[in-house]
Amino acid sequence: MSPPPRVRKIALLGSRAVGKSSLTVQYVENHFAENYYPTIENTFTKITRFRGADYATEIIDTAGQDEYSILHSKHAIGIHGYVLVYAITSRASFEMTQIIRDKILNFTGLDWVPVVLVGNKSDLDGQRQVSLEEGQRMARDWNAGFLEASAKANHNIGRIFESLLERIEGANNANGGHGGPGGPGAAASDDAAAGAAAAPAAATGTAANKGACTIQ
Ligand SMILES: Nc1nc2c(ncn2[C@@H]2O[C@H](COP(=O)(O)OP(=O)(O)OP(=O)(O)O)[C@@H](O)[C@H]2O)c(=O)[nH]1
Repeated sequence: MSPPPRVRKIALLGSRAVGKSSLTVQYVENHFAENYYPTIENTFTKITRFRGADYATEIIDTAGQDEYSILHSKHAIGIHGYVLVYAITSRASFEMTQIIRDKILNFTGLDWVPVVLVGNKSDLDGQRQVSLEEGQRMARDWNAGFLEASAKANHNIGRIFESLLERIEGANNANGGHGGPGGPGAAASDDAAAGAAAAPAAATGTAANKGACTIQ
């Protein structure tokens, strides 16, 4: 009998209207909508096959953040990895990803968490306010993955989640498969219920030193 899929919880965070819902819906349901409906919060689940194993990726599509938003504990505790999204057409949204990452690190008390930085709306190259190199540089500084993507053009969507799983599992392996996702007082990983290895509590050492992985 094949083992149950490992549960991996992923949160998408970023400014309003950068395309968090569109990326999620394109990944889970394979379609794109031009209409904009601000999200309160939605959770999606998709079984992702990665390196020969099935992962039940639980994807939390969060409400748009601004500098005054307080990071909700449920977006820090029990989360295995983050997709931080900006739109290449908005410098303010790019700067917001730095603020959000700082909030995650402050909240969890960790100095590294698995992150993929995503510059969405790559189809709008003519309206670009953030260069590819700036995105790459910031991801390198964070030891994070980086992609430019387009939910509209269905460009690089699967790779976002694969790249994040790679980082989550890399950190988990370096940690000997022990510990749960980060955060002070974090509950034991619900992976246990799924009968799977848990993800890292704090990937401060070798796991963090994987270098930014850029997929264009
Ligand atoms: N051109 C283009 N438009 C996009 C893309 N992704 C999203 N959009 C549009 O941008 C708008 C906002 O998209 P959403 O997916 O709702 O953005 P969000 O980040 O979830 O927004 P909040 O819920 O407010 O946080 C919508 O009108 C989308 O159709 C993209 O890759 N290219």
